[in-house]
Amino acid sequence: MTNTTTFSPGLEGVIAVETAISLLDTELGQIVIKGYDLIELSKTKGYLDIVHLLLEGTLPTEEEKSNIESKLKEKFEVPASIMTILQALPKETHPMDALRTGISALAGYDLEIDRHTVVDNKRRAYEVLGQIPNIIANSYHILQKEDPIYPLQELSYSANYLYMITGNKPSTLEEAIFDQSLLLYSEHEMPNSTFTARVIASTLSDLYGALTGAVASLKGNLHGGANEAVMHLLLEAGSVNAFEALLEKRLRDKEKIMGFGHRVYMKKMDPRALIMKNALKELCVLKGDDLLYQMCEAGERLMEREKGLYPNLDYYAAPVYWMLGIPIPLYTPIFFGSRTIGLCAHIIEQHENNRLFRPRVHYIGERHSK
Ligand SMILES: CC(=O)SCCNC(=O)CCNC(=O)[C@H](O)C(C)(C)COP(=O)(O)OP(=O)(O)OC[C@H]1O[C@@H](n2cnc3c(N)ncnc32)[C@H](O)[C@@H]1OP(=O)(O)O
Ligand SMILES: O=C([O-])CC(=O)C(=O)O
Repeated sequence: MTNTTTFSPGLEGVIAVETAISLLDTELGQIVIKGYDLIELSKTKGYLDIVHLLLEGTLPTEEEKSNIESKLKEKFEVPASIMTILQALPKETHPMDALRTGISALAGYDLEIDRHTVVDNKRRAYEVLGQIPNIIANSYHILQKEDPIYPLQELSYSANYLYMITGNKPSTLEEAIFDQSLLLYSEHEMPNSTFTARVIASTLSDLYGALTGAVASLKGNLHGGANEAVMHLLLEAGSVNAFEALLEKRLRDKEKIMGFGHRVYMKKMDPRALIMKNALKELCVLKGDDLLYQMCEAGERLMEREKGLYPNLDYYAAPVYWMLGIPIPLYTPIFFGSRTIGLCAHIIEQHENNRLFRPRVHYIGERHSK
């Protein structure tokens, strides 16, 4: 039998699902989430507004937003045995791998794991969202042989998250910028990790399994791992001139430059990157040191000139996280933590209207029998 349908390497341009969650509208430069443009929302709304929008379908009133915050705070604590599992990991474990283990282990505490109704999945989503800052921050501290930092109920969701990572209560500006980064990372249509989660959910496997697979997907440098790689590149260079020279050398060596290019926005700037670029500028002013901003701008100009490529969100999120005092190995886990809400929305939608993913192949191997 010959398969005659079109083959698109990397599934480029292929419509994989019907969704009412989000769409990248590259013509208008919008990231449409439940009818709203995420870029516009990022100017006036916070991460918890997006959580409500994605899980409940509407932007919350102030009261609903405060209820959501209380609900997540109730879930801040993580079962002690999860921390024991994390303590048993070798110290060389990357925090993304620790996160994958932590999320996977949560499955055992869900006594209704085989129930995939919207109500069950929403309950799980809120629980995981409450727990994930604790798992991310403290798996890192545990791997570093540091004492865990326990959540502070008096802080907002985002301020507490940053506090559990750095051990310092953030300033109002730092909290706002961190919250904005969570919002920008929260949902992005059909990246590899979301596709992975939906493929797993389509077998009627559970939300934890789908999230666990998505962590593995998002870890790769072509996806979420790029934000850590960008920061290593900036630190390796250390100055504007050295950064330009480093990028030129890598391009001569036919290497890809992390933080540039995007399957959907390839010839345009990722609109989220611009928001983080502005945030970087604000942080540079606050800290009285604009070296990273100058380096990033120089890199942006060089990549446009040499390759016609533009920054994606990871390019500017990386120096922003650096300026917020976040350890580099946590950049990709934080991306995943923010994306958990988008992933949960997709898993819920998949379970609600499921059809098993099972594509075919274009076989190019030998045939030894007719
Ligand atoms: C928030 C996020 O997860 S965004 C993605 C983060 N990832 C990165 O920043 C990694 C660097 N970027 C890339 O590798 C790519 O741009 C991707 C993976 C994001 C998109 O890749 P694809 O759509 O598969 O495009 P592909 O890799 O085929 O690139 C097309 C062409 O542009 C070039 N190109 C694309 N991105 C880059 C880059 N960052 N540096 C140098 N060249 C690049 C490729 O070499 C290729 O050139 P060629 O046609 O001469 O071979
Ligand atoms: O959309 C993609 O392919 C990758 C990305 O930018 C994201 O997941 O935020």
